[in-house]
Formats: sequence, structure tokens, C-alpha cells
Amino acid sequence: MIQLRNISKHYPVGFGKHEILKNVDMVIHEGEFVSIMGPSGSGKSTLLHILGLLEEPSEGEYLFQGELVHKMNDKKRTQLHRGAIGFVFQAYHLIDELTVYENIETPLLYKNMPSSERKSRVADILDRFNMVAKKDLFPNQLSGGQQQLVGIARAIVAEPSVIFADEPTGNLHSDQAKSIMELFAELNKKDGITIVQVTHSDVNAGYGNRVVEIMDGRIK
Ligand SMILES: Nc1ncnc2c1ncn2[C@@H]1O[C@H](COP(=O)(O)OP(=O)(O)OP(=O)(O)O)[C@@H](O)[C@H]1O
Repeated sequence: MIQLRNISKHYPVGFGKHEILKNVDMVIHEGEFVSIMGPSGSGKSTLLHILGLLEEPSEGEYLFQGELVHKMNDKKRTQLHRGAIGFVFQAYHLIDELTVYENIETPLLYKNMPSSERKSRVADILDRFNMVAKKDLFPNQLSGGQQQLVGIARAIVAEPSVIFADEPTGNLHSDQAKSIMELFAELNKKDGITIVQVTHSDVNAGYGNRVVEIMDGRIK
């Protein structure tokens, strides 16, 4: 499903460069639940951002479903970004001024989906996540775990084939973290969504089926 070939990422520093990722090769198959682990500063988030099309690599090739991402035109890339990929952030990144309902609906507005279909999709997800009673609340009226549920609902509402999650339970208590990880496991097993998470936690990695270790910008 995903293939990275010889990906590097660096930033200019003075006359030299600061290398963040070095010659990363990686394959992710459809249906996998992969955990990227490694010390702080080793390049995990940078790798995930490249996978999620939030950053571009300095060198190398990224193939998504057999197609070179950097050769796609802007329209195709945007479609991929809005349709096939969902991204979940550690700090939720919800829009404070929008209600729970509106936050979840946002990705569908970008897809020009008819309003009746939007309503039914959002209603289904609110129901599945037991959040119907919270739909008119704003993010700051929710607990961290509930905010992350909204973050995940927003990531899956457009029915992506893959979710990238950057330390999705990093700000949560252990019981909240457990329910979020159980949800990811269910999305992977029942819905068949491929999941790639960055985590520092062995417990969280235990929900997945493969660990990729990164150290100083290289895959071990
Ligand atoms: N825009 C940037 N410009 C310069 N350096 C950057 C930039 N973004 C990240 N870095 C550097 O890249 C390195 C790797 O960062 P990254 O966030 O990918 O690490 P990480 O493994 O996710 O760390 P953590 O576990 O602490 O979140 C760090 O040294 C960071 O300072």
C-alpha cells in the first residue's frame, strides 16, 4: 500500500545541513497496524508527517498504492490527502470555534458531499462513538479522551484507507488511553483501516502487529 524508497529529510543549518531522516526504506501493507518507536528526536514525527503528506521529503520516493506521490498533480494529491488519509494528532488539533458535530463534518465539506449524506455520516459516527449527547458542545467542554475521540471521528468520517496517528494517547490518562487504543484496534480489525502510530508506549505498541524502530533518523 505504501512504499518509501531512500527517503531523507534535512534542514539547512549555517553552511551545512541538519539531517533528520537518512535513507529510510519502508513498506506498509494494507491492513497492517504499525507502531513507529524510538527515542525523542529520532525523527518519528517527521517520518509520520511525510507519510501523511503533511511534509515533503528532501530526497527519495514515496509510493501510495503504487503511485509516486511527488509526481501527482496538486488535484490528485489533495484528493489523496482528503480522501484516503486520516491524521490524528497528540494535541487533537480540533477547531475551538466549532462544535463537536461541525468538527467531524469539516472534512466532508471539503469533499463537496451533499448535505443529506454528510448529516447521515456524522450521525452514524456520533452514534458509534457514543457522542450524540455531546454533539453541540465545543472542544473546551470535553475531556481529553473525548476530544481525542472527536479527533479520530474527524479522521475516519471520509472513510480513509489509512490513519496516521502521532502519539494519539500522549496527553491522556491510562484508562482514556486504553479506550482510544481499543478503538484503533477495532478500526483496524473490523473496518480494515491500515494504522500507523508513533508511540513511546510498549502497551500501545502491543495493540499493533509490527514495530518499526527508528534511531538517529535511520530505521533499525
Ligand atoms: N522544521 C524543522 N526545522 C529544523 N529542525 C527540525 C524541524 N522539525 C523537526 N526538526 C528536528 O528534527 C529532529 C526530529 O524531530 P521529530 O519531531 O521528528 O522527532 P521525534 O522522534 O518525533 O521526537 P519526539 O519523540 O520528541 O516527539 C529534532 O531534532 C527536531 O528538532
